Amino acid sequence: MKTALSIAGSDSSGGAGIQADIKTMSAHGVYAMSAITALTAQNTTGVTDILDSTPAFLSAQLDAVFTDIFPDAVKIGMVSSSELISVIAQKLRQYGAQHIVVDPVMVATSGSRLLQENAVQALKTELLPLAEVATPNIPEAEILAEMPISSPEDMERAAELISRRYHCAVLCKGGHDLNDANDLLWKDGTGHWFKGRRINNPNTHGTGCTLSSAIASNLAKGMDLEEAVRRAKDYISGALGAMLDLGRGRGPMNHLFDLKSEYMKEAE
Ligand SMILES: Nc1ncnc2c1ncn2[C@@H]1O[C@H](COP(=O)(O)OP(=O)(O)OP(=O)(O)O)[C@@H](O)[C@H]1O
Ligand SMILES: Cc1ncc(CO)c(N)n1
Repeated sequence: MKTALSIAGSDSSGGAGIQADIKTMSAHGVYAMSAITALTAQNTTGVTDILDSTPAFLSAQLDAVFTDIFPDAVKIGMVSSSELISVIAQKLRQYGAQHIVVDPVMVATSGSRLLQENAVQALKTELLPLAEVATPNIPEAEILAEMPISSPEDMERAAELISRRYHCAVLCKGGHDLNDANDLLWKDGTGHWFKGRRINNPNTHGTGCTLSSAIASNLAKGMDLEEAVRRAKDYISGALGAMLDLGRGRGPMNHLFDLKSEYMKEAE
């Protein structure tokens, strides 16, 4: 069985972070592991509290995973401080981790800040160069590229700039565009658009976490990056299209939209 590791924060409401990652990897038939960077007290309406892991405890989690079940791919999500970013970068280099997907999580869908302002530099210089692909949404790409984005051409310019500066492929996500859900992959000096049909579902909590975990799962299975992204977008469309409606705010997606096992029969 292929294996994947999520290095991310816990979302108590189960829609984003570690919980979304484990659901996504499991739905892809990939064995999921975790190294938790922070606990968040969170629901569909927002984040009320955050408790960071200590650098030493994050380091211990990464040692425990890498010295036993080596992951075929690694997804990195919420990491709030530069100290924790440095621990991750050092451990991934030490163990020679493969197929690293960096989701540069900065702000939750609900608007809460998840990355300290002074940690942006560490994210850029320590994590992005380790990434096979980084997956910023438009506001995150604006911060990483240090330029405003208001058109598809701007997305191309920003993705190219981030890719060139930090030596990684860049998937700039268009979920924040009100018209489309088109994402741009910039890799080896050229861009490729992945057209998405916008699904009229306000319950988009955890879309970014889910997409990056789906890409990591597909890379773990041996797909090339383009195929991994194309299939991950299909997965997001299926999970959003299932129209789950939980909670009072922006609810989570349904990761079980395509599972037809015996155990699922009475789940409704
Ligand atoms: N309403 C939608 N219909 C179809 N696809 C969508 C929709 N919203 C987002 N997506 C897709 O979901 C993926 C995640 O994009 P998005 O821009 O929402 O990420 P994000 O802002 O990082 O997510 P998060 O809300 O978890 O922080 C992208 O592939 C995007 O195109
Ligand atoms: C723990 C966590 N990671 C990432 C996000 C981004 O959606 C979130 N809301 N919570």
